[in-house]
Amino acid sequence: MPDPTAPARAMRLGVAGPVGTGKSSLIATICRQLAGSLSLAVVTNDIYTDEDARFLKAAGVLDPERIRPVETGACPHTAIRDDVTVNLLAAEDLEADFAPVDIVLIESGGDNLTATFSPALVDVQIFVLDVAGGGDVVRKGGPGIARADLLVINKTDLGPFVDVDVDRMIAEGRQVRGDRPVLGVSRKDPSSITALEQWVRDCLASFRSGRHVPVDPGPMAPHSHSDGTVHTHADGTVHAHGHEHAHQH
Ligand SMILES: Nc1nc2c(ncn2[C@@H]2O[C@H](COP(=O)(O)OP(=O)(O)OP(=O)(O)O)[C@@H](O)[C@H]2O)c(=O)[nH]1
Repeated sequence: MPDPTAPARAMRLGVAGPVGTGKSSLIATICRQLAGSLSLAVVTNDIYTDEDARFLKAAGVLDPERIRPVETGACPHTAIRDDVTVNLLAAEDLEADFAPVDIVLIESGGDNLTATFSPALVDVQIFVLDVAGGGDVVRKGGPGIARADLLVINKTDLGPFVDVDVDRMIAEGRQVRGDRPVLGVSRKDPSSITALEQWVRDCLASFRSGRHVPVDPGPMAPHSHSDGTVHTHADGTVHAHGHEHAHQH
């Protein structure tokens, strides 16, 4: 019998990280691994284009109707953190159109090291760095690196070409993150892809059981939904809701 306290809606999984670290590719990989057994949808964020959505549609990993671009028209950080309304509505629409949806993946537009998702938008977040960005970037830190649910060190296959010690980069990630997981990933390394798939499946199981506690890597910011229903968060921030849906804070 399903757990009555478990959330009724899809798990929303955010993928953030600096420009070009491989967020779209990682989402394509997750879709390729899971689309055969789970119902998935994707929201992408770009400032002025729908390029990431077009990339994912072209990758052929999901029914193109299940991939929707949001053009933020401004810093993508704003749309995933400060006023998440446009993303929340896109996620809710996909969940309604393709019900039941198991996971909605939300890709942040490429941003700097401070881009993290508001927990009002996503339940779980992955922060993506890549080896080509240099071995020092983990040490530079930031809320996503330190506190996202998963830190991916991507493109591990490139380590020898850019003189980066991948094992050391991963070890430094573990140092700054305490118990939180760090995963080295390369699309050329099948075992890393299996580990990523397993992490997503474990998260979904934890989310459905009601055990998963969303973490805010940075401070919560105010935002609104479409119909004016007001919610107050445990930390005192307030926002308004547009749709009737299960909602946890
Ligand atoms: N060698 C290698 N290249 C990769 C890997 N994953 C992605 N790439 C390449 O990295 C580049 C950037 O990948 P994207 O997935 O577009 O990165 P992104 O973070 O979505 O980029 P923005 O949306 O522009 O921020 C592309 O040329 C990919 O082919 C990998 O595992 N290994």
